[in-house]
Amino acid sequence: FVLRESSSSGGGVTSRMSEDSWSAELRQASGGFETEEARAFMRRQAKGDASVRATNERLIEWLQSKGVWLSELSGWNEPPHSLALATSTFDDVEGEDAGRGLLARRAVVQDMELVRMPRYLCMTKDAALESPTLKGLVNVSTNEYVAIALLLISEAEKGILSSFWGPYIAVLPTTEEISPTFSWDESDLADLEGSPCLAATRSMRAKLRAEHAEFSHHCSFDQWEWAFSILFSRAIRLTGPTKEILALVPYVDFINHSPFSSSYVTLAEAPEPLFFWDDKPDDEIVVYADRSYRKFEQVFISYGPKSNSDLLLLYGFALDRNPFNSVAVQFGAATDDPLYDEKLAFAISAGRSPNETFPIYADRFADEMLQYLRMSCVTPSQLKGRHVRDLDYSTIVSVDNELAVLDTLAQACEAAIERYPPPPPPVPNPRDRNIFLTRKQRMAQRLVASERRILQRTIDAAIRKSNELEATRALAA
Ligand SMILES: C[S@@+](CC[C@H](N)C(=O)[O-])C[C@H]1O[C@@H](n2cnc3c(N)ncnc32)[C@H](O)[C@@H]1O
Repeated sequence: FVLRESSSSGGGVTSRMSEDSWSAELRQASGGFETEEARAFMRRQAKGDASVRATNERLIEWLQSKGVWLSELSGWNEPPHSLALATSTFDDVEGEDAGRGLLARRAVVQDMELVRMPRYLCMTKDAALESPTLKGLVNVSTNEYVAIALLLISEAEKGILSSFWGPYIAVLPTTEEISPTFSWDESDLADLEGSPCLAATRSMRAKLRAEHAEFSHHCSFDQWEWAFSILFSRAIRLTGPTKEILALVPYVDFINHSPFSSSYVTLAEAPEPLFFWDDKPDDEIVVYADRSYRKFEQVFISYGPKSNSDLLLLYGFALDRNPFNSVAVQFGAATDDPLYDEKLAFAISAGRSPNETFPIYADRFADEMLQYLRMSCVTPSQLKGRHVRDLDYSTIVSVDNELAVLDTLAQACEAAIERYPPPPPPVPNPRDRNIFLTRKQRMAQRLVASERRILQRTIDAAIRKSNELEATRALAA
């Protein structure tokens, strides 16, 4: 049962950012804009300032007209609102543009409520079910993503003045701005060669095409792809005490991702009315700060413990520092192993298949992977007359078995590294990367470099561990 592999894989982000109305103050706080692309972005920003500011302001006015308190002034029983919408933000490592973001308008303390939004302002499946435009197209059994995608497309078609969500839809990015890998063309995808992200991208694209076929009379593939780019990159799964809903939550969805953040979004469910003739109050979406934030600091939430591959596939960015980064490596069974049938039966009884994929992390071996490999590498002599199913694989079976496990792991990682083309020559001055490479190229290079690092670290750790085991055995002999 020799194993072979076939082979998924963000960085912390603090921010440098600008906000139209306080750009000078922020520029000073942020230490300037370092990259050429960031400078070019600022020039474009300056040109587009008036229109960008107008769309932001329309959104804020719309939210305020619906009772969402976003004013920098105190109101009746309301403190000044703590967040402000920034037109452009940058991640801290290479100054990559991260689009709009939310900043602390004033110092924020841990656990403070940052935003509170009534549910009826969100785009949800319930809203799609109530939409007269979608009658006959969306019903209770429609998938939640599909229902919201159709709602988004139909509302975008109505235009900013006619749609209830017009001011919100007007600030949503284009597919190209989000740039998830499933929207890349073949020449861009070439930069993902060797990465499991490529197979995930192709599979996602095929799924999107197949699902669009059913709705091709209602929208073009471009509209469909845009709606799903929006949903995958900003829909939030809201969990309350009794329900769970997927929603596009205006304003809250301007919060950018940091894998180090633990700010949280909750669904505060409204109590049932006391009398049946009373109106039912609306549920609310509330965001709380995970820590204190300084004035003008960007506020983050975590989109989940996502690998760079998942981030690039769904959100269009990868991070240099990402504690949740991993590379999926597949281990397969050798059919000429004398214990093949027994191992296969045991693997199936444990809910596994003969070809299993496990995430490889930079700093640890996943327990499930070790258990699977111990079982897969066990030999008749290590079984000492027992059956494959009789052994406990949660601990070391024997030194020989553990050495085989580490060797298999190292070989699988080496094979995965060989599948990447040789790394591109380094740009002489890293500041020039933004001039010579497109954003997609830079993101693909980030992804591949981060995956290679993980695989190489795993090989080094496996060799180190093998040497330790050999040394302990020699001492004991
Ligand atoms: C939920 S939206 C956040 C608001 C978004 N920046 C905007 O302008 O609408 C998610 C998108 O923001 C960007 N983003 C979020 N966090 C990021 C990060 N740490 N680095 C780079 N881009 C990020 C990506 O384009 C992602 O698809």
